[in-house]
Amino acid sequence: MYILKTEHSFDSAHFLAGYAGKCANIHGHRWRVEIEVQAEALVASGQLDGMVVDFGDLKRDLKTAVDHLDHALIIEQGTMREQTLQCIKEDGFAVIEFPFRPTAENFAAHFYRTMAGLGYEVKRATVYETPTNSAVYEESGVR
Ligand SMILES: Nc1nc2c(c(=O)[nH]1)N=C([C@H](O)[C@H](O)COP(=O)(O)OP(=O)(O)OP(=O)(O)O)CN2
Ligand SMILES: [Zn+2]
Repeated sequence: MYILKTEHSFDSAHFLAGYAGKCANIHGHRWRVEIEVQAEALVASGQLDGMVVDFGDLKRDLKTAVDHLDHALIIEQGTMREQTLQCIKEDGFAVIEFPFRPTAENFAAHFYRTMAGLGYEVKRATVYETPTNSAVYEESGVR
């Protein structure tokens, strides 16, 4: 089995609605996203001879998946009053809403599925919320 890994980071703000502690307040992280893709065999001819996929393509696609989250306020849908949200947006701030709580675990699953949806055979997605805290998402079984 061959496994390739690449990573990309984004800097954004979030909060955990309903969390009893400091993370309920708006705060920022540099999220580091690692994606691992796998293959049993390498491509055997042409441009991709000897590769699983081209690192250039993998890096580009992960960057696209990650970059639109950079320098934004990421919130879980329904956790901020409509009026507040409207004011923040009218004042020109970038707000991105997700149907899930913006935890490292949920982001790991989000990036796994995003990259799998692009056709990659994803082995694992890892999201670091801090340099020492990370969450991994994998799916078991044959794809
Ligand atoms: N399992 C998870 N637990 C927590 C998550 C998460 O995504 N998954 N997220 C948070 C908060 O986002 C919080 O920002 C993390 O805070 P903390 O662990 O306290 O990290 P710090 O580096 O800020 O800790 P210090 O002790 O202040 O250095 C909470 N839990
Ligand atoms: Zn946080």
